[in-house]
Amino acid sequence: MARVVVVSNRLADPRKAAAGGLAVALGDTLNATGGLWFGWSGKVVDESEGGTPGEGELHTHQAGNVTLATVDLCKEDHDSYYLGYANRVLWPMFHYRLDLADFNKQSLAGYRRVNQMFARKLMPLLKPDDLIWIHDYHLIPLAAELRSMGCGNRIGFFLHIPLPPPLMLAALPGHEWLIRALFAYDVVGFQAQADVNHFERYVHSEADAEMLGDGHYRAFNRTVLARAFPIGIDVDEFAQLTHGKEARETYETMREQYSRRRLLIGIDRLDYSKGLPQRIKAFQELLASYPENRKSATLIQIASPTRESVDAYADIRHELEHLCGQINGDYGELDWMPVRYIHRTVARKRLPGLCRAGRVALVTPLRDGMNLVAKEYIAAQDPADPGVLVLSRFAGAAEQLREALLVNPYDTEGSAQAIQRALQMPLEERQARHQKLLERIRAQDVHWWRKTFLQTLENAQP
Ligand SMILES: O=P(O)(O)OC[C@H]1O[C@H](O[C@H]2O[C@H](CO)[C@@H](O)[C@H](O)[C@H]2O)[C@H](O)[C@@H](O)[C@@H]1O
Ligand SMILES: O=c1ccn([C@@H]2O[C@H](COP(=O)(O)OP(=O)(O)O)[C@@H](O)[C@H]2O)c(=O)[nH]1
Repeated sequence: MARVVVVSNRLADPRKAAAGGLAVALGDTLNATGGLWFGWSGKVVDESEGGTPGEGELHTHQAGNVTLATVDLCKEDHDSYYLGYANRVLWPMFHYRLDLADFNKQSLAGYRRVNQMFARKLMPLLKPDDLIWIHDYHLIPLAAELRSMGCGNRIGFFLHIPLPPPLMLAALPGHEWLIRALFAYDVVGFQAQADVNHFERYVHSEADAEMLGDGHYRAFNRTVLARAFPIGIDVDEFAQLTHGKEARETYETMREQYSRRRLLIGIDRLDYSKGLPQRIKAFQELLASYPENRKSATLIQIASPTRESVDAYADIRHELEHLCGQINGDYGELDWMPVRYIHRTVARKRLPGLCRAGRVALVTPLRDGMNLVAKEYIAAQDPADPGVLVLSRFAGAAEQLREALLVNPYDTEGSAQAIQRALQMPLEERQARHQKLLERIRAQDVHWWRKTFLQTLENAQP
């Protein structure tokens, strides 16, 4: 295979297990092809330290066979590109939250400036046969910028978040420009078939695209292949982590503390897309409608801090903390609290232990590209005595994980009923559902995802 060049906003050293399955999986291919991983260094340079908009120092270093090339961002670029256009405009709009989108010309200008700068820095590092794989909403216009500099390589794009329906997308000022930029790619990958359907309807109605069949669309004088490539996890790696020292410690502590109680778990970034207030309300409804769970069911909710300088994230934190305080105040006893809320990132090595100890996992986003936690929970279970996954029908993962208990997170009573059903589910049914779910996450794991995408890109006509 040709050399692979991965471009993403964040990157990680693929040799470090803490980087997670995705970095390790991309690392395999990068390592095998002597590849390059390009993106933001994570460093923000203040003006007083010489930071200039549209400029950033390039750093390169070797991680085994992989070259990591990163660029610093000045504060103005970070605020307008990452906090501004990416996370105050595209993230809410693509998660169906038009009410939270805060569109302005400055953030769009910063988004374009950083994409242009990335293209300028990346272009001299490219070789003619490189396969270039660009990731996520931060970098949609990058291929168009590269093309304008004469890049003729095959370029693929994978959107990790959902694509909204056409009319919702049309509410974004400049949506035509953004979607036109997708036609600079050869292959565009989405998480779910629902996203592909939205893309097809949008390009048909707004861009007058020709449908060439088999996922090929022609518009703006270019042809693009758009298809769903649902991202998976490294099932064996996660299952292996379950037997590691930290995971075992966590598992044993949890089992000891909850031996006479039933443990429910939630593991999310504290993002408004994850449906955390709705989840707490459903849990409250469970305690109200099924009182046998009082003094027994406990929800450990990890809500790891994220994008804290964006207002909507501060607001969701207040709302969640208010609800957790309320439920604990209303139902808590001297020796039992219904919710244990943890506003910290829990080390990846510990998560499998927590997952395995959880009788029920609540994965109930209002909208989510995929949701890897749902798959990690399945991978961590003991097949002889597995827990039950309660999954939002609005997570990309729901297209694959049909044997989970699917819920509508806006329906508080329906969600409470599903949680009760999960808590009461007989062993045989738990085993049967888990076996099927495990087959599904194994069939389309992260290695399948990476290979399928890259093969499709390699076979695409440049
Ligand atoms: O980089 P951050 O701003 O700190 O955010 C973390 C990542 O969040 C998003 O994750 C998405 O990708 C997952 C894997 O494909 C998917 O399961 C999930 O549903 C998505 O929300 C974001 O898309 C990443 O770029 C961020 O790095
Ligand atoms: O405290 C935490 C919370 C989450 N995660 C990991 O972060 C990823 C979250 O991915 P997901 O697709 O569920 O959602 P995202 O946060 O990317 O929207 C998963 O691998 C989790 O195991 C973690 O390591 N520690």
